[in-house]
Order: sequence, then structure tokens, then C-alpha cells
Amino acid sequence: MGLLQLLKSQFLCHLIICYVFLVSGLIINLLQLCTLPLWTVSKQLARRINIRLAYCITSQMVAALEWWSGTECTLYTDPKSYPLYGKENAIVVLNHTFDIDFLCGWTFCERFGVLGSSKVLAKKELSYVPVIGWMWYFLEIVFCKRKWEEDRSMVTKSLQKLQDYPENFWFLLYCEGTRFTPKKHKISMQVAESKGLAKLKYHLLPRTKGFWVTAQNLRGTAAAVYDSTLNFRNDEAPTLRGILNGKKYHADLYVRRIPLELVPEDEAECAAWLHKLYQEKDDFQEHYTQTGRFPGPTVSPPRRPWSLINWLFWSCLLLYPLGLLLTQLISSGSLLTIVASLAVCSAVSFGVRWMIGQTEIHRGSSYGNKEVPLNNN
Ligand SMILES: CCCCC/C=C\C/C=C\CCCCCCCC(=O)SCCNC(=O)CCNC(=O)[C@H](O)C(C)(C)COP(=O)(O)OP(=O)(O)OC[C@H]1O[C@@H](n2cnc3c(N)ncnc32)[C@H](O)[C@@H]1OP(=O)(O)O
Ligand SMILES: CCCCCCCCCCCCCCCCCC(=O)OC[C@@H](O)COP(=O)(O)O
Repeated sequence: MGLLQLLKSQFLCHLIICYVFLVSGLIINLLQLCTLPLWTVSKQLARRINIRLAYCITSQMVAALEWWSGTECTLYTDPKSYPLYGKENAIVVLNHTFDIDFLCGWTFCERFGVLGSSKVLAKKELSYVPVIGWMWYFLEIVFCKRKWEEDRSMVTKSLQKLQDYPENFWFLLYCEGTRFTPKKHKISMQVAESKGLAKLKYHLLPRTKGFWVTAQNLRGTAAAVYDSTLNFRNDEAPTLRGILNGKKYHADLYVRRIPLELVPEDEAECAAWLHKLYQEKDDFQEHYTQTGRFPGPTVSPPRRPWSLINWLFWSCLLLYPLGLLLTQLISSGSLLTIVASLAVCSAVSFGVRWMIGQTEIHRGSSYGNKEVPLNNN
């Protein structure tokens, strides 16, 4: 293990990175709160400011992946579609298989200049996560309870609000609705069988309602669906803890650009279209398993310096007062202040561990885990 690698694996380094992330995140959340009065005066200006503030948070995590861990991201795509990425609004359909698939998504957003503005149909529970979840309120992220009857009108309203969004965005949909586990896969394949649908080997059965409502409400706003299939080389199982430890992964992403006009408007036809899309995605994953690559030509969109610059900025801003504080603390020699400081460090460490836990599949929800009574007619 090299010296740099040894340094990256040190708990103290992680604590410093997490301190910068947490404190800068809370400061940005506060600044976002201060933009509230602006929404009534100039909604578009408030949105543009919030896009930039959100970028300051999410790009720190992207910087950890790109610059700290040095993870490589390769894109497999049609060269004719490539120039359009980042220049139009799009609905992104991505497999939900890895702890950090969302972070790879963010990384591609960063490379195409849409990181601050990108959106997702996210489960309501994530809105309570400090920093990220609070930031999402101001980004007009669409939340769902994963109960269609309750979600229908709220999701529709939130999507309609995006029709006059001032900057290009990608709207991410994990149609599987939850992350892949063998148990959830087994249950969803029982549902597939009962519906007479072909079985999938690498994906859960997609939930079609969210996709249909998104396609319907973003027609005329989004130009295309980006069908995206992600995998990692050498059977890597990447985690956020691995990224913090400086572990380098190799992400491969296959993207097909499908004009939104090709997605049927009728709900049942749209559902059938999505099921067929997932069967194709499954074939791509099979191809990857057999050959170690996706079909078609590759490009490696270059990493941009902005995520690193932003990270260095916040580190300098927040580590200087921390250094001063620690020096004063040690020179004061007061046992009480030292104990209080250790308690604050433990709180930061505990808080961040809890947040990292949100990204771990083995701590995932029970959604899709329960056997459903099947109608085999
Ligand atoms: C490559 C570039 C990447 C770009 C990235 C861009 C942007 C990045 C931005 C942000 C990144 C942040 C990342 C954060 C990630 C957070 C993501 C999440 O929180 S995922 C979870 C929430 N999202 C979803 O669930 C979306 C998909 N779900 C749906 O669309 C659902 O339909 C719904 C709208 C949520 C409603 O949920 P509900 O449970 O009520 O679903 P349904 O009505 O569809 O379910 C009933 C239906 O399904 C059948 N059924 C029953 N059991 C199963 C099963 N196990 N599997 C599949 N289907 C099942 C059941 O028979 C019913 O069928 P029918 O409709 O025919 O009656
Ligand atoms: C600079 C780097 C510092 C890193 C240290 C701090 C890390 C803090 C990380 C907080 C990240 C919070 C964002 C969580 C996004 C999780 C996305 C996700 O994958 O959600 C799962 C849902 O889709 C489905 O849920 P399940 O039904 O599978 O359950």
C-alpha cells in the first residue's frame, strides 16, 4: 500500500472530509432557507441560485469519487447522441443495483454540466436526511410515498411545476422502485410470472406508473429518455465507505437516447413499452457479464476541475477556524472543553455514519420484500 493510499484510509482524514461536508452542507441549507422570500419576487432567479447552492453540496461527493478515489467512468453511447447530452432536458431510467449508483449518476451529470439542476423521483424518507434531503426541497425534487393512490396527485403537480424550469435538467427514475436484493428479485419475478411477463435476471420488475406519469407530464419539456445501464468491472461492489477509503472503482455506463415521442401516451401501452425496455436492459447486462463490456463505442467524458475547486474552497474556509479552535483548546488545557470537543467529534462521526447508512443496500427498506397475493388468471 502506497503512502497516499495509507493516508486515504485513515479515520482522521475521513473525519475531516465529513466535517467539511456536514458543516458546509448545513451552511448551504441555511443560505437556501434565506432564498425563501426571493421565490415570491422572482421564482426563476431563486431557482438559479438554488441550483448553484445545491452544486456546492453534491459536487463534494462527486469530487470524492472523481478526485479522492480516482474512480474511472466510461460511457458507451452512440456518437450522434453524445453532443445532445447536457443540452436538453431528459428523463433518465437507471438500474438500481449498487450502493453508489446515484453517485455515478451525479458524476455523469457533473461531466455534462447538469449536476446542480438534476432531479429524481425520490422516496419521501430521503427528504428528512440532513443536508441532502433538506437541499432537495429547494431543488423541487419530486417525492413519493410509494403508495400510488397517495402519490398520484402530488407527483403530477410537482412534475408540472418543472415545465418552466430555467436550466437544463435530467430527471432520474429508478423504475424498479427499490434496490436489488435476491429476495426482492424473487418476489418481483413471481409478480412478473403472474402477469405473463418475461423474467428478468439482473433487474427487479419495473413499476410502470411513475414512468408513465413522468413521461406524460414532461412531454414538451423533456426531449428524450436516456435509457442508462450501469455496471462495474471485475464484479466490484462499490460502496461510499470504499470511496472514502480512496478505493478506485471502474464504472461503465451504457446510454441509449430515445426521443420521447417514441414513448406511447396510453398508460397500458406505455407500461408494455417499459417492460420491453427492461428486457433489453437485461440483455445488455447479460452481454456485459459475458464479455466485460457493453455494446457500441466508448467515450470517457473528462472530469472537470469545478468539483475539486469547490471542495478545496470549502475545506480552506472551514478547516482554518477548526485549526484555530483546536489550538486554543489544547493550549487552554481545560478538561471540560476537551471532553466537549470530543463529544462534538463523536456526534459528527455518528451523524455521518447514519447518513452513509442510507446509501447501503443491506440497510434498505422492506418495500418489495413482502410476498403479494397473486392472481394467476
Ligand atoms: C446516467 C445519468 C444519471 C443521471 C442522474 C440524474 C439525476 C440524479 C439526481 C439525483 C440523484 C439522487 C439519487 C437519489 C435516489 C433516490 C431514489 C429513490 O428514492 S428510488 C424510490 C422512489 N422511486 C420510485 O419508486 C420510482 C419508481 N416507482 C414507481 O414508479 C411507482 O409506480 C410509484 C409511482 C412510486 C407508486 O408506487 P406503488 O408501490 O404504489 O407502485 P405501483 O402502483 O406501481 O405498484 C403496484 C403495481 O406493482 C405490482 N407489484 C406488486 N409487487 C411488485 C413487485 N415486487 N415488483 C414489481 N411490481 C409489483 C402490482 O401488481 C401492481 O401492478 P398493477 O399496476 O398492474 O396493478
Ligand atoms: C465529500 C463526501 C463526504 C461523504 C460523507 C457524507 C456522506 C453523506 C451521504 C449522504 C447521502 C444521502 C443521499 C442518499 C441517497 C441514497 C440513494 C438511494 O439509493 O436511496 C435508496 C432508494 O432509492 C431506495 O431505497 P430502498 O427501498 O432500496 O431502501
